[in-house]
Amino acid sequence: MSFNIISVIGLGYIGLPTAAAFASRQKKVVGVDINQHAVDTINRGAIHIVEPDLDLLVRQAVDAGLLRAVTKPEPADAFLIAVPTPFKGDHLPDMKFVESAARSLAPVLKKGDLIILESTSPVGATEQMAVWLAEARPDLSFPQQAGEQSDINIAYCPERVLPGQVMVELIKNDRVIGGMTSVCSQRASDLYNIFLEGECVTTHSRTAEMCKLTENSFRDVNIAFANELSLICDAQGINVWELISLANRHPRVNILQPGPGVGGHCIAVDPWFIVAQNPALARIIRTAREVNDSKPHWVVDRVKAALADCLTTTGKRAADVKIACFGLAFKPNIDDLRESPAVEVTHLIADWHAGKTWAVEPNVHQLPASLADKVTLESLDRALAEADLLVMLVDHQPFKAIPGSQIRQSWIVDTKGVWR
Ligand SMILES: NC(=O)c1ccc[n+]([C@@H]2O[C@H](COP(=O)([O-])OP(=O)(O)OC[C@H]3O[C@@H](n4cnc5c(N)ncnc54)[C@H](O)[C@@H]3O)[C@@H](O)[C@H]2O)c1
Ligand SMILES: CC(=O)N[C@@H]1[C@@H](OP(=O)(O)OP(=O)(O)OC[C@H]2O[C@@H](n3ccc(=O)[nH]c3=O)[C@H](O)[C@@H]2O)O[C@H](CO)[C@@H](O)[C@@H]1O
Repeated sequence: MSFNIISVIGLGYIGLPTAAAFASRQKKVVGVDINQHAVDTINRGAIHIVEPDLDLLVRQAVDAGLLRAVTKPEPADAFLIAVPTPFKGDHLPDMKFVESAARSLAPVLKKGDLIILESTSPVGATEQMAVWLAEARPDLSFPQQAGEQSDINIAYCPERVLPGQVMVELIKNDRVIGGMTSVCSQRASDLYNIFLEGECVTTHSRTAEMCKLTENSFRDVNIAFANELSLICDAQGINVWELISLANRHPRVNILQPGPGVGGHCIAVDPWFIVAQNPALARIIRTAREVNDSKPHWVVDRVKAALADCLTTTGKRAADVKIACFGLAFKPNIDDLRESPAVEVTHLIADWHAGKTWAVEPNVHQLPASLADKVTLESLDRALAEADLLVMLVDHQPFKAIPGSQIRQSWIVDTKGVWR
């Protein structure tokens, strides 16, 4: 059975590129989002998020009549769900967006339809989603009861694209296809093969759910190792950047880079889903989260020590000292400030520092509300010319390009080894 209409539910950083990728292969796509602003923007052929090359694809798809956005699900042959899966108190996964998306599409389901959950989810979420759908549509059969011969096919297919390179990785990456049955996996593979150049690798939905969580936990644990090393090296008077580059000369060692902490809405969130389901077993994964989450506070302690030294040496009052924080984004060369450790560090500094706190962030034109009343957005040149203490938080390209001769400050806290 072919896919004449494909519906993508949730048109954010994952859903909109996916919808555009299907439309770029001449498929009719109906995008669904509860955010009226997102729907209106997309229907104008524009985008409400920042991702290279996405604007052009969306404009072409809308102009060609292949992509249309709506606020309520309509009948389709395949549905992909890409709604948020944040955590709530105690780091427990919050599946309310997936539940409401599943319940909202249930009334338009018909025999033969395929449903794919793409949202990063705890193990068992796909089976739970099938239960919600079966409750809403007792007239249809689902894989749990009907096995291979079910009316509706369901699969979990996680997304692993890197923000900033989504349009390339979406097409080129291999894809894990976790069907609830082998028929579900086959249908889901057929769907992705409409645009995929990478390979579809099939498994069960529970393994696919765990695979996504494992990938991001692996990265979190490895970054935590680098962050822990940076603390140890600081105590031992060793340059951690030199140490890592030396250790990485070993053919089987590949240490990641330390920084001010781990941000974004994936690596800092997803490992908690494993911890929540396996609290006694997931000891390294939990500790890695704790190490990475504690790093911003350690950075602020370094800034406090540098300020104390600056005051003693110069005889200035704290109120007269300007601290410039370089970078706010959660990683280099993007404008995304969500869950950013650089924002957290800047926030913590501004909260205790009696003098001025400046932020230099070439990728944004406005400070987030949490910083607006205590921090000023300053130009790179002014910060370099007038600040007393520099805090390097994000290794954006323009910061790496600053010649050493332009840095006259004696007090520098460099979390990225840019001005080492
Ligand atoms: N952004 C990434 O880099 C990335 C990568 C891999 C996986 N993921 C996962 O993909 C999922 C989506 O992430 P995102 O970054 O695209 O989120 P997002 O916040 O950018 O977009 C989600 C969209 O879903 C919409 N939405 C919420 N509830 C809805 C409902 N019931 N019906 C229709 N629309 C609804 C929201 O309005 C929003 O526009 C999450 O589980 C995330 O962990 C994200
Ligand atoms: C396994 C993996 O690769 N998953 C990717 C990840 O995308 P991401 O953009 O969130 O990932 P990163 O680039 O790793 O950044 C995260 C944070 O870690 C800091 N960092 C990084 C490297 C380092 O050496 N030292 C650091 O300190 C960095 O500054 C930032 O704060 O999750 C997406 C959603 O699930 C995936 O789709 C995507 O494949």
